[in-house]
Amino acid sequence: MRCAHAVDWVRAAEGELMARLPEGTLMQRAAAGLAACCVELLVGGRQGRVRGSRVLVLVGSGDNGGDALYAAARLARRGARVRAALLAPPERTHAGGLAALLAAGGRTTDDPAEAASADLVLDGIVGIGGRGPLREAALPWVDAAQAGEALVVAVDLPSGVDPETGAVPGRAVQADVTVTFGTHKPGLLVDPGASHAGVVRLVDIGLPVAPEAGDHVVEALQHADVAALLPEPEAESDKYRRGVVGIAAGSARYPGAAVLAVGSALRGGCGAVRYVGAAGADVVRAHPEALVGDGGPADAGRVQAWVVGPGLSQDTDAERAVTEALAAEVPVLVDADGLRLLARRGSAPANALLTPHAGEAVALLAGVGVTATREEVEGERLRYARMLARAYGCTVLLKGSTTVVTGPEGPARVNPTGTAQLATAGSGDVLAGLAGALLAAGLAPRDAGSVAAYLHGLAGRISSGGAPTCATAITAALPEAWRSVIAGDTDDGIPPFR
Ligand SMILES: NC(=O)C1=CN([C@@H]2O[C@H](COP(=O)(O)OP(=O)(O)OC[C@H]3O[C@@H](n4cnc5c(N)ncnc54)[C@H](OP(=O)(O)O)[C@@H]3O)[C@@H](O)[C@H]2O)[C@@H](O)CC1
Ligand SMILES: [K+]
Repeated sequence: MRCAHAVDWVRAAEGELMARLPEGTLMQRAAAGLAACCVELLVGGRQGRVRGSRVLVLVGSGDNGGDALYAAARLARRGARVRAALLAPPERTHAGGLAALLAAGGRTTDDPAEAASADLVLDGIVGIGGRGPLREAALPWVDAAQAGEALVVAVDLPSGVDPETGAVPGRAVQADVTVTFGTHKPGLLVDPGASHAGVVRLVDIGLPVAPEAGDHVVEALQHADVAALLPEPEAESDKYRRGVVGIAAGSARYPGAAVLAVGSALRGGCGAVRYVGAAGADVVRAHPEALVGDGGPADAGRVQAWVVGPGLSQDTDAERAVTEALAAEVPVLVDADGLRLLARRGSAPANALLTPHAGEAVALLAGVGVTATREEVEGERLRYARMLARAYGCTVLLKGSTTVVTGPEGPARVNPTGTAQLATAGSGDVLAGLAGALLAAGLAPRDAGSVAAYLHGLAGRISSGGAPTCATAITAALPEAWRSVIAGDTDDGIPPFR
């Protein structure tokens, strides 16, 4: 599991550690890890070596600049031609770092053309002390670096990305690689910040960051975590013991949503799928395994979890389906039209899992008296997902370029397997059916939501392979995604947090 900690926690943990170590130890650990990563990139890059390669360091006013300067000094000692652009007044530039660089043969520069011709640019403008967008002084340098061929390496965080939220309020560095220290920062794991970070490398500087300690605020599952959560049939299992999921979805106008949700639920690890709604004939034609009823959830017989909402429309039958599913006293996943109806109530049972996209989140927020735009929700997903979870008193899975799953308390989970190819019609219905099956199989709402998002993302990648995909193909790829997780196939192929 990859974990991210809040900035205050990082500062406190660093403070405690620094009190026990000789002065400057942590910065030297950070700089050594950063330099090692740069060496690897330069050796693997167009120069093929460190000696003679051109390195430009962008240096801000704090310790982030200090890290960058000390790392650059190490590269200069190995023969790199290093130039440093000091963006802060001399009295606010890290004195020790600058002295080390100059002693190692580096020089300062005022010429942004250095950024255009560099092989590697180190962004030491600002780290966890950063607030707001890049400032004026940095822009010509960053513009030149991004237009040139250089690999851009962000120190701790891409400057301009909010460390806590991943918000990008204006201009920010677009990094190829981010080398972060001690622990991930939330802003590296959540879009839009995650999209600016490139590949994230973590350098251990000795902070006590074990997930078991529970000090982190954000976590991202990996294959092994998901494998440990997947339901497995036992020798004594029968279809009822494995769990039955009820699906109340689809309408005369949108029968396809029902077909898709049932299709993914059938591949989601429970024992049986019951369908109720107006699309029974379509469902049974596509999936003869489904148990189809023509009443509402209250008439359906026993299930261990409900999925209500995909393609349901918002008429009186839909309202009845939502009311009955919510009253069933089993975990209930509410999606799509179900969310619009739920917004009118302004609350949900504690064992509910709400799966809005940003637009539906806006409607849910309005239901509890909060005005926000879609862009605001997408700009600060962690904050709004948490706000919804607290207001409705249940678990929320906020879909998007980084899907976030969170309850009212505890760390938020962010999904690392997403791909833009998942933004296709019916994809949300597939996710809902899959998560519902996992709920019925006994996973808690947070686990069901995050495991479903993980498998759904992998299936999207498998079915796409870079080409456009569709909801039916994503469903068909679910078994392969599942197998790759239990086989422990490496997840290195997943660009971190994309
Ligand atoms: N703590 C530790 O033990 C360790 C820390 N380590 C490293 O230190 C980093 C944190 O260092 P830090 O605390 O000095 O803050 P840092 O991010 O360099 O910002 C400095 C100043 O920048 C300014 N500023 C704000 N926003 C801005 C913007 N958008 N654009 C431009 N400038 C902006 C603002 O000052 P202002 O100008 O607003 O007065 C702010 O005070 C951390 O990320 C890691 O790299 C590692 O070495 C391991 C040990
Ligand atoms: K930085």
